[in-house]
Parts: sequence; structure tokens; C-alpha cells
Amino acid sequence: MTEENTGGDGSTIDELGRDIEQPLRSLFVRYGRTKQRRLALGLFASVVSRGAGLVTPIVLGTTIDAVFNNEGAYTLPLVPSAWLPSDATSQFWLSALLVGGSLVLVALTAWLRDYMMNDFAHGVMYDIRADSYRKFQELDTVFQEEVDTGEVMSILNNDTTNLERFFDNGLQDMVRIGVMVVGVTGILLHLNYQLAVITLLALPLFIGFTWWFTQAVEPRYAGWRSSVGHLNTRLQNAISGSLLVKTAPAKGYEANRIDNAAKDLYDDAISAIRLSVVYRPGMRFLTGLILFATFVVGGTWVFTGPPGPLTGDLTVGTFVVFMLLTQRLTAPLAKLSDVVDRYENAKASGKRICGLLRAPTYVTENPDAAVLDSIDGHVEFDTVSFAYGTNNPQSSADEPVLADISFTLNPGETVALVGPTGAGKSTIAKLLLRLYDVTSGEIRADGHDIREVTRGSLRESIGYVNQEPFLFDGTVAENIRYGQSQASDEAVRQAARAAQAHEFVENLRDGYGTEVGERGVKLSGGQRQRIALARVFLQDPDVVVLDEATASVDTETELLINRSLTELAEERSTIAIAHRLSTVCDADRILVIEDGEIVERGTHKYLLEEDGLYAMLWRIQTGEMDELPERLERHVATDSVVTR
Ligand SMILES: Nc1ncnc2c1ncn2[C@@H]1O[C@H](COP(=O)(O)OP(=O)(O)OP(=O)(O)O)[C@@H](O)[C@H]1O
Repeated sequence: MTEENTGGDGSTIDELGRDIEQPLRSLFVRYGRTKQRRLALGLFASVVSRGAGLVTPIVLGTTIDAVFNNEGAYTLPLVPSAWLPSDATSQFWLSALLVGGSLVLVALTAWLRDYMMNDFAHGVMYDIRADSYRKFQELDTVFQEEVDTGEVMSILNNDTTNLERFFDNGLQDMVRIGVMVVGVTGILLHLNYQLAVITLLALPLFIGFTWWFTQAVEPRYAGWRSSVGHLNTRLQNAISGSLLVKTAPAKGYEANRIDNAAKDLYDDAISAIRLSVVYRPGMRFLTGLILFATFVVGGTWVFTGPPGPLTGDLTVGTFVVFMLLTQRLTAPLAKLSDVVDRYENAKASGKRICGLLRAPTYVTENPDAAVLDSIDGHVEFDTVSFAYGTNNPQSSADEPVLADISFTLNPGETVALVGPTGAGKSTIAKLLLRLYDVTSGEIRADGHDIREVTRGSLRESIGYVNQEPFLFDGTVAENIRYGQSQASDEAVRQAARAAQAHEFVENLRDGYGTEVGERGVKLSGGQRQRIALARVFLQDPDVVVLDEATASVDTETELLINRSLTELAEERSTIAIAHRLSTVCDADRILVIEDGEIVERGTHKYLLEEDGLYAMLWRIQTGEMDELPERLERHVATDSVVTR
């Protein structure tokens, strides 16, 4: 499996993993290598443990014949006769010693096997989980936007659990089956090859039946895993949008959609299970058949001598050993169905995990990228053009969104971006954070092309606050400290004071230790916004990007927040995006964006005098104009894209 760009065939994770022939081997090679010693020890212990388990039935057979029935010599496979005692008492005690010793050996090696194999399996799964998340985090923003959250959750959760089950128990069962088939077959052939052939006659049936099952079930398992992802996506959407679901007019709409996704999952699961319920009992029947055939042929042989074309003697002892060993053979063979079932399920999951791991990235980090220590806040956009599709060839969003954007932000200055909805303002901010790469042109921070500096250091130098700040489930202090875990309590308080948050936080039930709930639901929109601002104050960046930071709060809170925004912008280079022009009329420069282009630029006063789009927007907002001019109506009616 390689991680380089795969290009072409669709964008979903299922599609990316579909052509991988051996996903489990790929994952095993990639993640198991560093844990080879544990695996080797585990496998060795497993072989010894299973082998030692065969000692009891073998010893039992020879003891019955030679010691109790006085029939035949006291022999043991692989042990020269000269080493064995000749009197019955010594033979009996040697048998007792071997049975007791093998019991101890089985217990010790079983412990070593379980310890090593579990350590190996869980270690591999830990690496796969951590890597899958890291990979998802590294993926291009455009790709992340195309993949559903539920889908990724189901890969990180359900698919890895499926794989864990296989690496954990499946591998052990495979070894067990291998040792039993090879070991027991060898012993049976050694004891009485003619009866052994009867016993082993059903083996080709096992193989054929299992082959049929794997071929038939593989696509069904892939469909099942994919349906789990779809249902997760629907559930995730419905749960996070539960307010809309509750208040939307069409009451049963979401429930119906979940119902449909659940029904698809049911259909796919049942279609795979239908095969599995034929296969499993079928395998059990075949194993029973082996036992039955051995019992009937062997029993007749002991009673009346060799049946049919068979020749020679079969002693009671050998017959007992045959039955005991055949049981040891059929029990793991019956389990083969579980292993194959688990393997096929894990294979389908493995494909999805590999799909995620091989997802191509286009916004990549230059290996020689410099670390941006601290910048003096000088930012330049130089003839920047952008289309979302260029960051992901599979994307259909290939229309240009920005064209020839050029402007300079000098240290300490505030540049405001205003303009109709969909004009491209937020896209400009996201390009500066390198969430996407420009299609052409260049963005420079302190003279460095931002593609030539590490993304981490670039983003550390830029504080970003948007309209819907995200809070994690945790305390107020943890949220302010997010990403800066070393910050002292005093620094957190100071940041909260600067963000006008300290007072309300102190009044919460547990002050800074108050739990904010998932996504901060226990706080109001304005409170969440101030916590997010405190986070940026603590970060103390050189450049601040405020994307509609006050859009979702009431006028009183806006006044409070504006006070802290002014403080935040002081001595820092600031890009402020706003619809409410009153919040940016003091900016050093205002850029008016329309259809992805800068159509006007200047100070508030200058732009009013120019009497262009800005003046039009201003008059509407101040109530001087109450009819929407045609130029603006067009923007509301259509989604703006660059038209030339
Ligand atoms: N992830 C995306 N993939 C594809 N197209 C996008 C994406 N995000 C935004 N767009 C498109 O890019 C254009 C500019 O969007 P952007 O969010 O930059 O506008 P905006 O000026 O910030 O709008 P608003 O003022 O409404 O926030 C719009 O046509 C939008 O549909």
C-alpha cells in the first residue's frame, strides 16, 4: 500500500479502498513490523501450547494398550524405544509424568501466547487508530468537507474494532487450526494411515465450501460496512441538528431518513448473514460427519476386523486415540468458519481503513519548509486567484471564487473585507491560514510565500475567530487553554479579562471550572464567542483574522466584544470581515469584494465619497435606502462566483 496520490476514481473513502487486494496484509506489513518479536514469541508459544495439548491423547492410547491391556509395545511418537522403560509400573508413571508435565507446559505457554498475541494485536490497533486520525487531520480541507463525519467515525470506531477482533482472536485461531491440521494429520497417519485417510476424506469438502463462502460473502460484507458508515452519517447529522429536527415543519422527515438508512443497513447485514448462517452450521455438519465416519469405520474395525479393503489390526488404544485426536481436529475446523467470517469482515473494514490512509493530499507541506518564528505582521496577497476544485481534482467545485486579489496588510494595520454574501471574503481568510492552496498568485507573510513555511508555525502566528466558535466538552479554563496547555491560571484569567469574559465566568457556578457541555451548549452565543476570543488573547498572535466575529450576538454583547476586539487588534495586523459596516468603519483600509474581485478600496470616508457599492451598502444599513438596488438583489438571488 502506498500513500502517494492515487488520482482518479471517485472521492469517497470506499472508492479509494476498493481496488486494494490484500488490505489486511498491507496493514499487517505496515504496522506489525515493529512488533515482530512479540508476534514471533506469541506464535511460537501458540504452536508449543497446541502441540503439548496432543500429548495426553497420545500417551493415553499407548498406556491403554501396553500397560492395561498388555497388547503391543509401549511406544511414543518421535521417542526412540531404547529410551522408554520396559516394566509396566515405570511405563505407567512415565505416562502420568508426561500427562502432568504437558498440563503445566500447556498452561505456561498458553499464558505467554495470550499475553504476546494480545499485546501485538492491541499495539497494532493502537497505531492504526492513531495514524488514521492523524491522517484524517492532515487531509485537505476540501477532502474533509466532501467526506461525511459519520463515515469517518465509523472507520475510526467500527472498522478498527472489526480489525481488532481479527488480529486479536482470529490470528490465534488460525495458528490453532494450522497446528491441529498439520500435527493431528501427521499423528493420525503415523498411527494408522488407512483409518486416517477415511478421517481426512472430508477435508477437501471443507476447503471447497469455505472457498465458495469467501467468494460469495466478500461483496456483501463490503456493502454492510459501507451501510454502517451511511447510517452513522445520518445519525450524526440528525443528532447535531436535533433542534432543527424538532422545530422543522415536516415532523417525521428525519425519522424517515434514518429509517431508510437503517433499513439499508438491515438489508445489507441480512444479505451477508444469510450466507453466514448457511456456512457455519454447514461447517459444523461436515466436522460431525468426520467424527461419525471415523467412529463407524474404526468401531467396526475393532469389533470385526478390517472392513472392506482395509487391512491390519486396530487396537482399542489406537481407536481411542483416533477418536480423541479426531475431536481435536474437528473442533478447530468447526471454528474455521468463525475465522473466515471474521477475516472477511475484517477485510472489508481493512479496505476502508486503507482507503482513508491512502487518501491523496494536495495541500502538502514542503519538506524544506521554514519555521516562521514570529512575524512582524506584514501580509501580502499578490494577484491571488482561487477555485475550490483545484485543491481536489475529484471535486466538482471548479468555478473560480477569487480572481486577482492583491492587497497589503502592514504591521499593526486593520484591513476590513466587506461585500455581498458569497463574494469570497471568508475564502480570502482561509487561504491566509492555508486551509486551501491558491490556484495562482502568492500569499506572503513577512515576505515568505506561505507554502514555503510550516503550516504549524503559520497558524500559530495567526489568531482566527469566526462566527461560530467551537468549544470542546470540558471546563471554561480548558477551552481557553486549548492548544496552550502550559499557560498558567493567571495567564488564562488575564486573557479572559481582555476578552471581557472574566466577569461572567466568575459568576458561573464553578467559575473557570464550569463544564461548558458538548460544543459549549451550556453557554450563550455571546459567552462562547468571548471564550473563543480569550483563547486568541492567550495565543497572542501577530496577525488576527476576525471572520464575522460579532455576527451572532446581540447589540449589548457586540459592544462588549467590540471593546475586546479593538484591544486584540491594537498593535496587531488584523483582517476583519464584517457585514455590519459600522464595526469596520475605523479600519485603515476597507476592501469591497464583489464576485471574487476587489471592486473598491479605501477608507470609510473615501468610499462614501466614491458613492459606489460600499456607499450603497452603507445607506441600506443606516436606513437611508429602503429598496434593495438591483446590483445587490442579484447577489442575494444567486451564489456569487467570478463570472469572467
Ligand atoms: N468548501 C467549499 N467548496 C466549494 N465552494 C465553496 C466552499 N466554501 C465556499 N464556497 C463558495 O465560494 C464562494 C465564496 O464563499 P465565501 O464563504 O468566501 O463568501 P463570503 O463572502 O465569506 O460569504 P458570506 O458573507 O455569506 O459569509 C461562494 O460561492 C461559496 O458557495
